[in-house]
Amino acid sequence: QLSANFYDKSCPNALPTIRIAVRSAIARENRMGASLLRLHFHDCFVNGCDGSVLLDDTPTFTGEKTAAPNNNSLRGFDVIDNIKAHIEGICPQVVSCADILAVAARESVVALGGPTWVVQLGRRDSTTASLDTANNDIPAPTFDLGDLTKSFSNKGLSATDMIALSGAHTIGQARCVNFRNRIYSETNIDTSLATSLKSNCPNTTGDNNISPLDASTPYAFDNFYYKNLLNKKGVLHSDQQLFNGGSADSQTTTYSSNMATFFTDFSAAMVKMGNINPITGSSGQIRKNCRKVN
Ligand code: HEM
Ligand SMILES: [Ca+2]
Ligand SMILES: [Ca+2]
Repeated sequence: QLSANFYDKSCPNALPTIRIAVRSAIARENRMGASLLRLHFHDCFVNGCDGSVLLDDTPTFTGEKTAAPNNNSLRGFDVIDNIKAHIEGICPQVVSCADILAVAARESVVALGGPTWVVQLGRRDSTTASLDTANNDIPAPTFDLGDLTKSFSNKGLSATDMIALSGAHTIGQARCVNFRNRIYSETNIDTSLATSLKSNCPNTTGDNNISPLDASTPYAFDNFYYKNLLNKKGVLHSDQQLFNGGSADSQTTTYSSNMATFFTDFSAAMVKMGNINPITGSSGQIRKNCRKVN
């Protein structure tokens, strides 16, 4: 039901407005592209791509922002607010927050040198959120290959999609708490990477200290994530699962030497992820403010 030209008549400047705002946000802070891409993922995996992740908690409403994978971790909400305010100024209550997330994710990838794809549009915004689903359905960095594959298949995405989408970790940062066990206790990690990560991730403190997921090119959307995995330089336990003697090894090896194939598969998988359970028709709403139900 989604379509690429959904706003062509109702808000022709929506997409250029998002592109310009994303580019200027990344120019202000180079990490922001990664943060915006991740917001769309954490939206789509919880009740579908419906903007649920953007809703603030209130005394009478429980949102998703305090879920374990999101708390002290998701960022970029202010950038989405700014984009939404601009678009409300040109076309009031036409463009959903869920669609803004989908387009901002694409523009972030493109701005950092990655592939482009046609974003399907027409998602509407939820009036609900689910803390429990955010806690249960977003894959954890402690997962092994089987659990990673299952969490994606639960959303209609294949193992191929999972391996390609994980390439998003070619950009962005992770907190010490999410890779401490790996660098202190696991053996399938390059010794020099473990040593260098330990300097900013002590054994018992510094949970929120950050390090790049791709130490080689943290601000370029390229295939270094997979090259790193071949060298046991995955930062998260879950990352290294994609090259650990199992069924993901051959696809990871292909991507490590063939960036075009990675880009093609990543783009296709982003479209599939963006199609997870959208709200369309007259269900849901177009929020005026992405942080709250109208
Ligand atoms: C395969 C399962 C996945 C797991 C277990 C996982 C886990 C994580 C974790 C633990 C972090 C660091 C968060 C923190 O320390 O605060 C992270 C960051 C990130 N993830 Fe994933 N992720 C997965 C898949 C994805 C997918 C599918 C995407 C997007 C398509 C994605 C995009 C990102 C980005 C861009 C960052 C960096 C964000 C920033 O710097 O603000 N991840 N992920
Ligand atoms: Ca959602
Ligand atoms: Ca990179």
